[in-house]
Amino acid sequence: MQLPKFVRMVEVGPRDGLQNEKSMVPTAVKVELVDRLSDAGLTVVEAASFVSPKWVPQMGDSAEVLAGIARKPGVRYAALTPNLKGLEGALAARADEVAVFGAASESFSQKNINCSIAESLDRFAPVMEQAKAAGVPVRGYVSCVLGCPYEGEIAPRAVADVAERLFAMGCYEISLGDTIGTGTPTKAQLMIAAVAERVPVDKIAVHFHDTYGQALANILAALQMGVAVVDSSVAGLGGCPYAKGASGNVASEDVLYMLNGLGIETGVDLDKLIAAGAFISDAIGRPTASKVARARGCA
Ligand SMILES: CC(C)(COP(=O)([O-])OP(=O)([O-])OC[C@H]1O[C@@H](n2cnc3c(N)ncnc32)[C@H](O)[C@@H]1OP(=O)([O-])[O-])[C@@H](O)C(=O)NCCC(=O)NCCSC(=O)C[C@@](C)(O)CC(=O)[O-]
Repeated sequence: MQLPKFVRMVEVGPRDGLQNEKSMVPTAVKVELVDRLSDAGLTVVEAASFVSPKWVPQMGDSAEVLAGIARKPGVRYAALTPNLKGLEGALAARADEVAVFGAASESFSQKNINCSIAESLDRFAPVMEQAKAAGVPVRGYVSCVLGCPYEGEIAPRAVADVAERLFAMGCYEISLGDTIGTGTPTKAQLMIAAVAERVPVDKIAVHFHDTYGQALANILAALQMGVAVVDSSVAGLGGCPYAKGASGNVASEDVLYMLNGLGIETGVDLDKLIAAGAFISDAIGRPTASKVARARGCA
Protein backbone atom coordinates (compact mmCIF):
# COMPACT_ATOMS: atom_id res chain seq x y z
CA MET A 1 0.00 0.00 0.00
CA GLN A 2 1.11 3.56 -0.74
CA LEU A 3 2.21 5.66 2.20
CA PRO A 4 0.05 8.69 3.05
CA LYS A 5 1.15 12.04 1.56
CA PHE A 6 0.36 13.95 4.74
CA VAL A 7 0.54 12.85 8.36
CA ARG A 8 -1.04 14.76 11.22
CA MET A 9 1.32 14.68 14.16
CA VAL A 10 -0.49 14.83 17.50
CA GLU A 11 1.86 16.16 20.14
CA VAL A 12 1.22 14.59 23.52
CA GLY A 13 4.40 15.67 25.32
CA PRO A 14 2.88 18.32 27.61
CA ARG A 15 0.33 15.75 28.86
CA ASP A 16 1.48 12.15 28.37
CA GLY A 17 5.09 13.29 28.51
CA LEU A 18 4.94 15.30 31.70
CA GLN A 19 2.20 13.51 33.67
CA ASN A 20 4.68 11.04 35.13
CA GLU A 21 7.33 13.57 36.19
CA LYS A 22 7.98 13.17 39.91
CA SER A 23 8.95 16.75 40.67
CA MET A 24 6.39 19.40 39.82
CA VAL A 25 7.11 21.15 36.55
CA PRO A 26 6.31 24.87 36.95
CA THR A 27 3.19 26.01 35.11
CA ALA A 28 5.20 28.67 33.27
CA VAL A 29 7.48 25.95 31.85
CA LYS A 30 4.48 23.94 30.64
CA VAL A 31 3.01 27.05 29.04
CA GLU A 32 6.24 27.86 27.24
CA LEU A 33 6.55 24.26 26.06
CA VAL A 34 3.04 24.29 24.59
CA ASP A 35 3.72 27.62 22.87
CA ARG A 36 7.00 26.39 21.42
CA LEU A 37 5.25 23.28 20.08
CA SER A 38 2.48 25.26 18.40
CA ASP A 39 5.11 27.62 17.01
CA ALA A 40 6.89 24.60 15.51
CA GLY A 41 3.81 23.94 13.38
CA LEU A 42 2.04 21.23 15.36
CA THR A 43 -1.70 21.65 14.96
CA VAL A 44 -2.84 19.42 17.81
CA VAL A 45 -1.15 19.77 21.18
CA GLU A 46 -2.45 17.74 24.10
CA ALA A 47 -1.78 20.30 26.78
CA ALA A 48 -3.88 19.29 29.78
CA SER A 49 -5.52 16.50 31.72
CA PHE A 50 -8.57 17.03 33.92
CA VAL A 51 -8.13 13.91 36.01
CA SER A 52 -8.07 13.63 39.78
CA PRO A 53 -5.06 15.55 41.13
CA LYS A 54 -4.80 12.87 43.82
CA TRP A 55 -4.15 10.33 41.06
CA VAL A 56 -1.92 12.49 38.86
CA PRO A 57 -0.69 15.52 40.80
CA GLN A 58 1.49 16.79 37.94
CA MET A 59 -1.61 17.62 35.88
CA GLY A 60 -3.26 19.59 38.71
CA ASP A 61 -2.50 22.95 37.07
CA SER A 62 -4.16 22.08 33.74
CA ALA A 63 -6.62 25.00 33.93
CA GLU A 64 -3.75 27.42 34.55
CA VAL A 65 -1.79 25.97 31.62
CA LEU A 66 -4.71 26.44 29.25
CA ALA A 67 -5.25 29.96 30.61
CA GLY A 68 -1.60 30.88 30.10
CA ILE A 69 -0.86 29.70 26.56
CA ALA A 70 -0.83 31.98 23.53
CA ARG A 71 -3.56 30.33 21.47
CA LYS A 72 -2.51 30.10 17.88
CA PRO A 73 -5.24 30.08 15.21
CA GLY A 74 -5.55 26.67 13.57
CA VAL A 75 -4.09 24.85 16.60
CA ARG A 76 -6.29 22.59 18.73
CA TYR A 77 -5.36 22.41 22.41
CA ALA A 78 -6.59 19.09 23.78
CA ALA A 79 -7.28 17.72 27.26
CA LEU A 80 -8.00 14.33 28.82
CA THR A 81 -11.40 14.01 30.49
CA PRO A 82 -12.18 10.69 32.21
CA ASN A 83 -15.62 11.75 33.45
CA LEU A 84 -18.11 14.62 33.63
CA LYS A 85 -16.12 16.45 36.29
CA GLY A 86 -13.13 16.39 33.98
CA LEU A 87 -15.22 17.59 31.06
CA GLU A 88 -16.57 20.51 33.13
CA GLY A 89 -13.00 21.55 33.93
CA ALA A 90 -11.88 21.21 30.32
CA LEU A 91 -14.83 23.22 28.97
CA ALA A 92 -14.33 25.96 31.58
CA ALA A 93 -10.65 26.13 30.55
CA ARG A 94 -11.63 26.35 26.87
CA ALA A 95 -10.03 23.11 25.65
CA ASP A 96 -10.63 22.84 21.89
CA GLU A 97 -11.05 19.10 22.07
CA VAL A 98 -11.17 16.48 24.78
CA ALA A 99 -10.30 12.81 25.02
CA VAL A 100 -11.82 9.90 26.87
CA PHE A 101 -9.46 7.05 27.59
CA GLY A 102 -10.34 3.40 27.86
CA ALA A 103 -8.32 0.21 27.69
CA ALA A 104 -8.36 -3.17 26.01
CA SER A 105 -7.30 -4.76 29.29
CA GLU A 106 -9.61 -5.09 32.32
CA SER A 107 -6.74 -4.95 34.81
CA PHE A 108 -5.26 -1.81 33.29
CA SER A 109 -8.69 -0.16 33.23
CA GLN A 110 -9.05 -0.84 36.96
CA LYS A 111 -5.57 0.46 37.81
CA ASN A 112 -5.79 3.52 35.58
CA ILE A 113 -9.33 4.76 36.01
CA ASN A 114 -10.65 2.62 38.84
CA CYS A 115 -13.42 0.87 36.93
CA SER A 116 -14.05 -1.97 34.50
CA ILE A 117 -14.06 -1.49 30.72
CA ALA A 118 -17.88 -1.66 30.67
CA GLU A 119 -18.15 0.88 33.50
CA SER A 120 -15.72 3.19 31.73
CA LEU A 121 -17.86 3.16 28.60
CA ASP A 122 -20.92 3.98 30.73
CA ARG A 123 -19.02 6.92 32.24
CA PHE A 124 -17.94 8.16 28.84
CA ALA A 125 -21.51 8.26 27.45
CA PRO A 126 -22.56 11.47 29.27
CA VAL A 127 -19.14 13.00 28.55
CA MET A 128 -19.75 12.38 24.85
CA GLU A 129 -23.25 13.83 25.07
CA GLN A 130 -22.24 17.02 26.86
CA ALA A 131 -19.13 17.53 24.75
CA LYS A 132 -21.31 17.23 21.67
CA ALA A 133 -23.78 19.75 23.09
CA ALA A 134 -20.85 22.12 23.69
CA GLY A 135 -19.56 21.55 20.14
CA VAL A 136 -16.27 20.07 21.35
CA PRO A 137 -14.88 17.06 19.48
CA VAL A 138 -13.95 13.97 21.48
CA ARG A 139 -11.03 11.68 20.76
CA GLY A 140 -11.00 8.13 22.13
CA TYR A 141 -7.91 6.37 23.40
CA VAL A 142 -7.55 2.64 23.79
CA SER A 143 -4.60 1.64 25.98
CA CYS A 144 -2.71 -1.66 26.06
CA VAL A 145 -3.43 -2.48 22.43
CA LEU A 146 -0.28 -4.59 22.08
CA GLY A 147 0.25 -5.79 25.61
CA CYS A 148 -0.71 -5.07 29.21
CA PRO A 149 1.62 -4.67 32.19
CA TYR A 150 -0.74 -6.86 34.25
CA GLU A 151 -2.22 -9.32 31.73
CA GLY A 152 0.48 -9.71 29.06
CA GLU A 153 -0.84 -10.47 25.58
CA ILE A 154 -3.98 -8.68 24.45
CA ALA A 155 -6.12 -10.13 21.66
CA PRO A 156 -6.64 -7.82 18.67
CA ARG A 157 -10.36 -8.58 18.98
CA ALA A 158 -10.41 -7.06 22.48
CA VAL A 159 -8.87 -3.87 21.07
CA ALA A 160 -11.34 -3.79 18.19
CA ASP A 161 -14.29 -4.25 20.59
CA VAL A 162 -13.40 -1.16 22.64
CA ALA A 163 -12.37 0.90 19.60
CA GLU A 164 -15.69 0.10 17.91
CA ARG A 165 -17.67 1.12 20.99
CA LEU A 166 -15.81 4.42 21.35
CA PHE A 167 -16.27 5.19 17.67
CA ALA A 168 -19.96 4.31 17.81
CA MET A 169 -20.34 6.63 20.81
CA GLY A 170 -19.13 9.51 18.67
CA CYS A 171 -15.35 9.75 19.09
CA TYR A 172 -14.06 11.38 15.91
CA GLU A 173 -10.80 9.44 16.05
CA ILE A 174 -9.51 6.39 17.92
CA SER A 175 -5.93 6.49 19.13
CA LEU A 176 -4.46 3.03 19.66
CA GLY A 177 -1.95 3.09 22.49
CA ASP A 178 0.90 0.64 22.89
CA THR A 179 1.18 1.73 26.50
CA ILE A 180 4.16 -0.44 27.44
CA GLY A 181 5.85 -0.40 24.05
CA THR A 182 6.09 -4.17 23.62
CA GLY A 183 4.57 -4.26 20.15
CA THR A 184 6.41 -5.25 17.00
CA PRO A 185 5.46 -4.36 13.40
CA THR A 186 3.61 -7.52 12.33
CA LYS A 187 1.63 -7.63 15.56
CA ALA A 188 0.86 -3.94 15.14
CA GLN A 189 -0.45 -4.55 11.63
CA LEU A 190 -2.61 -7.50 12.73
CA MET A 191 -4.08 -5.39 15.52
CA ILE A 192 -4.73 -2.42 13.21
CA ALA A 193 -6.32 -4.76 10.64
CA ALA A 194 -8.69 -6.06 13.33
CA VAL A 195 -9.64 -2.52 14.35
CA ALA A 196 -9.98 -1.36 10.73
CA GLU A 197 -12.71 -3.97 10.20
CA ARG A 198 -14.84 -1.90 12.62
CA VAL A 199 -13.43 1.65 12.48
CA PRO A 200 -12.50 3.31 9.17
CA VAL A 201 -8.74 3.45 8.86
CA ASP A 202 -8.80 7.22 8.34
CA LYS A 203 -10.27 7.51 11.84
CA ILE A 204 -7.43 5.56 13.44
CA ALA A 205 -4.37 7.12 15.07
CA VAL A 206 -1.40 5.28 16.55
CA HIS A 207 0.27 6.05 19.87
CA PHE A 208 3.45 4.10 20.42
CA HIS A 209 5.71 4.14 23.43
CA ASP A 210 9.31 3.31 22.69
CA THR A 211 10.15 1.08 25.65
CA TYR A 212 11.57 -1.70 23.47
CA GLY A 213 12.84 0.57 20.69
CA GLN A 214 10.11 -0.59 18.29
CA ALA A 215 8.08 2.59 17.94
CA LEU A 216 9.40 3.92 14.62
CA ALA A 217 9.20 0.49 13.01
CA ASN A 218 5.65 0.15 14.30
CA ILE A 219 4.71 3.60 12.98
CA LEU A 220 6.04 2.71 9.54
CA ALA A 221 4.03 -0.52 9.68
CA ALA A 222 0.93 1.53 10.57
CA LEU A 223 1.55 4.00 7.73
CA GLN A 224 1.71 1.03 5.37
CA MET A 225 -1.80 0.14 6.54
CA GLY A 226 -3.08 3.62 5.65
CA VAL A 227 -2.92 5.22 9.11
CA ALA A 228 -2.09 8.93 8.78
CA VAL A 229 -2.30 10.26 12.35
CA VAL A 230 0.62 9.68 14.70
CA ASP A 231 0.91 10.62 18.38
CA SER A 232 4.35 11.45 19.72
CA SER A 233 6.05 13.30 22.51
CA VAL A 234 8.77 15.91 22.15
CA ALA A 235 12.13 14.72 23.53
CA GLY A 236 10.52 11.29 24.01
CA LEU A 237 9.12 12.45 27.34
CA GLY A 238 6.74 10.24 29.18
CA GLY A 239 5.50 7.04 30.66
CA CYS A 240 2.17 6.13 32.17
CA PRO A 241 1.88 6.38 35.97
CA TYR A 242 -0.24 3.20 35.96
CA ALA A 243 2.05 1.14 33.70
CA LYS A 244 5.25 0.44 35.63
CA GLY A 245 8.31 0.40 33.39
CA ALA A 246 6.58 2.15 30.49
CA SER A 247 9.10 4.53 29.00
CA GLY A 248 8.40 7.64 27.02
CA ASN A 249 6.36 8.00 23.89
CA VAL A 250 8.25 7.89 20.66
CA ALA A 251 10.12 11.18 20.29
CA SER A 252 8.36 13.68 18.01
CA GLU A 253 11.72 14.76 16.55
CA ASP A 254 12.48 11.16 15.50
CA VAL A 255 9.04 10.67 13.98
CA LEU A 256 9.34 13.93 12.05
CA TYR A 257 12.82 13.06 10.79
CA MET A 258 11.50 9.72 9.50
CA LEU A 259 8.43 11.31 7.90
CA ASN A 260 10.60 13.97 6.25
CA GLY A 261 12.84 11.23 4.90
CA LEU A 262 9.83 9.40 3.51
CA GLY A 263 8.72 12.59 1.75
CA ILE A 264 5.55 12.78 3.87
CA GLU A 265 4.35 16.29 4.69
CA THR A 266 3.48 17.34 8.23
CA GLY A 267 3.80 21.13 8.34
CA VAL A 268 6.16 20.81 11.31
CA ASP A 269 9.56 22.51 11.48
CA LEU A 270 12.29 20.11 12.69
CA ASP A 271 14.65 22.79 14.01
CA LYS A 272 11.94 24.45 16.09
CA LEU A 273 10.79 21.04 17.35
CA ILE A 274 14.34 20.15 18.40
CA ALA A 275 14.61 23.51 20.18
CA ALA A 276 11.34 22.83 22.04
CA GLY A 277 12.72 19.43 23.09
CA ALA A 278 15.97 21.02 24.26
CA PHE A 279 13.97 23.57 26.25
CA ILE A 280 11.93 20.99 28.17
CA SER A 281 14.85 18.59 28.66
CA ASP A 282 16.85 21.43 30.16
CA ALA A 283 13.92 22.55 32.32
CA ILE A 284 13.38 19.11 33.86
CA GLY A 285 17.09 18.32 34.01
CA ARG A 286 16.91 15.18 31.93
CA PRO A 287 18.74 14.29 28.69
CA THR A 288 16.54 14.12 25.63
CA ALA A 289 15.43 10.65 24.54
CA SER A 290 15.32 11.79 20.90
CA LYS A 291 18.12 10.26 18.84
CA VAL A 292 17.69 12.97 16.21
CA ALA A 293 18.04 15.74 18.81
CA ARG A 294 21.16 14.05 20.19
CA ALA A 295 22.64 13.71 16.71
CA ARG A 296 22.01 17.43 16.27
CA GLY A 297 24.04 18.17 19.40
CA CYS A 298 21.41 18.31 22.15
CA ALA A 299 22.50 16.81 25.47
C1 LIG B 1 -10.98 8.53 36.74
C2 LIG B 1 -10.72 8.83 38.19
C3 LIG B 1 -11.06 10.27 38.51
C4 LIG B 1 -11.61 7.92 39.00
O1 LIG B 1 -11.20 7.96 40.36
P1 LIG B 1 -12.17 7.56 41.52
O2 LIG B 1 -11.44 7.69 42.82
O3 LIG B 1 -12.76 6.22 41.21
O4 LIG B 1 -13.30 8.67 41.34
P2 LIG B 1 -14.44 9.23 42.20
O5 LIG B 1 -15.51 9.66 41.26
O6 LIG B 1 -14.81 8.25 43.31
O7 LIG B 1 -13.81 10.53 42.89
C5 LIG B 1 -12.80 10.46 43.87
C6 LIG B 1 -12.24 11.85 44.09
O8 LIG B 1 -11.65 12.35 42.88
C7 LIG B 1 -12.30 13.55 42.47
N1 LIG B 1 -12.40 13.54 41.01
C8 LIG B 1 -13.06 12.65 40.25
N2 LIG B 1 -12.91 12.95 38.96
C9 LIG B 1 -12.16 14.07 38.91
C10 LIG B 1 -11.69 14.84 37.84
N3 LIG B 1 -11.96 14.55 36.57
N4 LIG B 1 -10.93 15.92 38.12
C11 LIG B 1 -10.64 16.23 39.40
N5 LIG B 1 -11.05 15.51 40.46
C12 LIG B 1 -11.82 14.44 40.20
C13 LIG B 1 -13.65 13.50 43.13
O9 LIG B 1 -14.18 14.81 43.27
C14 LIG B 1 -13.30 12.88 44.47
O10 LIG B 1 -12.66 13.85 45.27
P3 LIG B 1 -12.71 13.79 46.90
O11 LIG B 1 -14.18 13.81 47.21
O12 LIG B 1 -12.06 12.50 47.28
O13 LIG B 1 -11.94 14.98 47.30
C15 LIG B 1 -9.24 8.55 38.59
O14 LIG B 1 -9.02 7.18 38.48
C16 LIG B 1 -8.27 9.29 37.72
O15 LIG B 1 -8.17 10.50 37.78
N6 LIG B 1 -7.51 8.54 36.89
C17 LIG B 1 -6.63 9.16 35.92
C18 LIG B 1 -5.44 8.32 35.67
C19 LIG B 1 -4.60 8.96 34.60
O16 LIG B 1 -4.65 10.15 34.38
N7 LIG B 1 -3.79 8.14 33.94
C20 LIG B 1 -2.93 8.61 32.90
C21 LIG B 1 -3.65 8.98 31.65
S1 LIG B 1 -4.04 7.59 30.62
C22 LIG B 1 -2.62 7.35 29.71
O17 LIG B 1 -1.62 7.98 29.97
C23 LIG B 1 -2.67 6.43 28.54
C24 LIG B 1 -2.74 7.14 27.20
C25 LIG B 1 -4.04 7.93 27.05
O18 LIG B 1 -1.68 8.07 27.05
C26 LIG B 1 -2.66 6.12 26.05
C27 LIG B 1 -1.58 5.06 26.24
O19 LIG B 1 -0.37 5.40 26.21
O20 LIG B 1 -1.95 3.91 26.44
